[in-house]
Amino acid sequence: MSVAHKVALVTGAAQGIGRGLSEILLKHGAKVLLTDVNQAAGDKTLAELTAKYDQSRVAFVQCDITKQEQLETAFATAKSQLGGIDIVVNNAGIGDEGDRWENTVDVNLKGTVKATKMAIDNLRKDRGGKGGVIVNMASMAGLNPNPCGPVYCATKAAIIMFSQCWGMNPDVTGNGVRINILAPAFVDTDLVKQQLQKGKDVIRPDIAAMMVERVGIMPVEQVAEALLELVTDESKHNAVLKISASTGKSYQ
Ligand SMILES: NC(=O)C1=CN([C@@H]2O[C@H](COP(=O)(O)OP(=O)(O)OC[C@H]3O[C@@H](n4cnc5c(N)ncnc54)[C@H](O)[C@@H]3O)[C@@H](O)[C@H]2O)C=CC1
Ligand SMILES: CCC(=O)/C=C/C=C\C[C@@H](O)/C=C/C=C/C=C\[C@@H](O)CCCC(=O)O
Repeated sequence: MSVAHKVALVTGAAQGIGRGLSEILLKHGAKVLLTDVNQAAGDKTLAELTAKYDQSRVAFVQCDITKQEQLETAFATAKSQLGGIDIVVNNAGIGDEGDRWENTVDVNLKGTVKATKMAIDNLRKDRGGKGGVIVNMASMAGLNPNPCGPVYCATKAAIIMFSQCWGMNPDVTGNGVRINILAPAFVDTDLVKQQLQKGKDVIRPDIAAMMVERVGIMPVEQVAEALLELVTDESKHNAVLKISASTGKSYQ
């Protein structure tokens, strides 16, 4: 499947991995609705991307994935402003541990659940959708436990399980919808540079530093290429694509 002329909705698209995923989709001819809780960052990224790509192919709408009504507005905007929805990338996520661990459950788990369910309802052909593909952002931390982010790891493991359960549902597979999971290790974004490596909201920052040292940090572009593989290869369904600076790309 080519992404050219397809419409993608990306959450957490204002920076980091989400911005990289949005840009590779634009580079390959897709139309992209950028969504993010951060209005200012979203506006800035929109201005930068419209300077590089046809402004009719990219838009931004503020959306906190924990808010059902904001998700509904985002999906409606993709349809009204960009002409439909073919690809949904549930990328938004945070890594609060310690006293703020419930934020991480709200965003990473509950927000991704809300957005996935809405994506399925909008894509499935028996409900007026065109079919399409959903890619949920998990992490290698959802496959391999570590002592630095027990809640974060749990939310990422839950995203994998939740996504694959829906991927087994005939209402999904029988109505033209594919669901895949992306599971990166460390990526060069604020979540790593401004949080993990600064030991903010991390349990045992010393161990986190050793993990980063051992595993390495990859550029956003490497994750974006992996996303393209999950979106364009129509044989990929319920796949978990792992990607790490030290061990490269492999399927779970
Ligand atoms: N950076 C890394 O090493 C890895 C990151 N991931 C995952 O990739 C995703 C993106 O992470 P990064 O780009 O590194 O982080 P980041 O912190 O650089 O960007 C996250 C984006 O999500 C947005 N966001 C946060 N809460 C939101 C909410 N409630 N609703 C909508 N948007 C929200 C932020 O405003 C920000 O623009 C996350 O799900 C993260 O767990 C997975 C594996 C590795
Ligand atoms: C405190 C919250 C938290 O955990 C913050 C995480 C920050 C970065 C994002 C996270 O998703 C990255 C996880 C990376 C895991 C990497 C290592 C191992 O689980 C497997 C490495 C495989 C290999 O040896 O290459």
